[in-house]
Amino acid sequence: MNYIGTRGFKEQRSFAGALLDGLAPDGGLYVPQAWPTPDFDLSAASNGGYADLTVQLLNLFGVGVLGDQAVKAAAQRTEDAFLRDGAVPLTRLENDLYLLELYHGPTHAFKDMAMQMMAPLTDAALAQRGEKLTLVTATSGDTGAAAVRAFAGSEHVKLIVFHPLGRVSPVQRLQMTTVQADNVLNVGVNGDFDDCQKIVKALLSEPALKAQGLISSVNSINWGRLLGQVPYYLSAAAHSGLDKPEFVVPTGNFGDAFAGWVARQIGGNVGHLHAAVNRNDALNQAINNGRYVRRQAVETASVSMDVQAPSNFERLVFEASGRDAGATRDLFNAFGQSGEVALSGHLQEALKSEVSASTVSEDQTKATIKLAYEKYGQVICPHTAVALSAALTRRETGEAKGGQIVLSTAHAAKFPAFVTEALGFEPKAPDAITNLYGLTETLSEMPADVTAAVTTVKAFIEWID
Ligand SMILES: N[C@@H](CCOP(=O)(O)O)C(=O)O
Repeated sequence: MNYIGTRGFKEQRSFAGALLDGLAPDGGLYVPQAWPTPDFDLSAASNGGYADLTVQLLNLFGVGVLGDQAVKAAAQRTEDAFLRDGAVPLTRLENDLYLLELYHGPTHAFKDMAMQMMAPLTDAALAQRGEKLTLVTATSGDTGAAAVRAFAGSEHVKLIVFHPLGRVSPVQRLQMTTVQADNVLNVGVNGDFDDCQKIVKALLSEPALKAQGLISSVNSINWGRLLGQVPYYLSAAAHSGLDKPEFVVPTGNFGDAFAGWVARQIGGNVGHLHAAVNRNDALNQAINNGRYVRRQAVETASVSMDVQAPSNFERLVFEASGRDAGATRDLFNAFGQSGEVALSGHLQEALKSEVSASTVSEDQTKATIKLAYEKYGQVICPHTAVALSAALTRRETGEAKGGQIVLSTAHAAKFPAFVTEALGFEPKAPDAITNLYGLTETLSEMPADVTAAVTTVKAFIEWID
């Protein structure tokens, strides 16, 4: 199994190559050269332990180039980090409606699931080549925290995390900035998440940094990160007992929803996919109105979804266009330059047949947090509430045809202010969150500017070396 780029990069990369590149050299995203057809029963595999399923899935996607031991260790590390009884906790809310609790990992967000796997896989890829790696990452809160936790102290990796200054929750910021590790640098950027992601993409092809060694990212632009999110769809679908459940996904950079698409594409028991977004709804506008426009992100309670240029939309466009790399390149080059593109009617229809999308307001988000507690006894975070609100609407309107699984992506205690407003009491926080308050923070600041980012990263790499 080798990897090609969505913009026509044809020099195939092995899994290790795609992992260590992050982004294809022409700015495209890596995808498998062809979608694999499992020669084993995915549902049966999913009924075993999570680690076993993950091993089979990783091998299907060519991760075996890193060696059997590395694959097994990575899968086991994810399972050990937070799964209960070998499966992701699935809570039944009512008839055929489930919450998939993906937030029981070290930083209490779903990003841990893939990040715990990424760290050992990255180590194995670097050991094979005898190299070191700089990882640059953009975050609207959860990715950065999970990455810092997974890579802090790594001997072979330097990690630089860019977050929009003042636009992540205080707990998310503390999870990043209170980890004291020489190989980690946290940078607050005067801008929004999309500025941070733009900076990261530019850094990956920056000659001054490439001259200093390998540079990659742990955002979902990296195929390895996204692949780590596929097993939980397969596992949840199998454990729910539902036939082709609909998955409703709180959506920011569209990596999670695209992981669901992959699970379905390879024959998993996955039905319809619905992307629920907050007021930053470029994805919904693109799919439903045919115009993909990058606006300045507005601040919402579901901060991790404050994304107006979702990177993985490019993978969906590539697939929906029949893997037309030329069309995908033209569209995203134009979007990169002008921040606005019109989709052809044909492409829009094709996108709609893959994924649907809807926008959820702040009032609906708050009301759904309240409803989840009063009706189901669940204290949920604002991101989960966005998805649950969309799922319930789809039930009411009859758009949802069968069972639904709503992805619950973060612990409510990561967003205490908004949840308290909704419920009238503060969500109970796990010790890992309570213990953050009062710790010393280390954080650099920077304008939303690529040149400033190059200087910052270069200085950090040289300082460590
Ligand atoms: N919601 C994310 C934004 C980055 O998404 P990723 O899946 O590409 O890492 C966050 O919390 O940082």
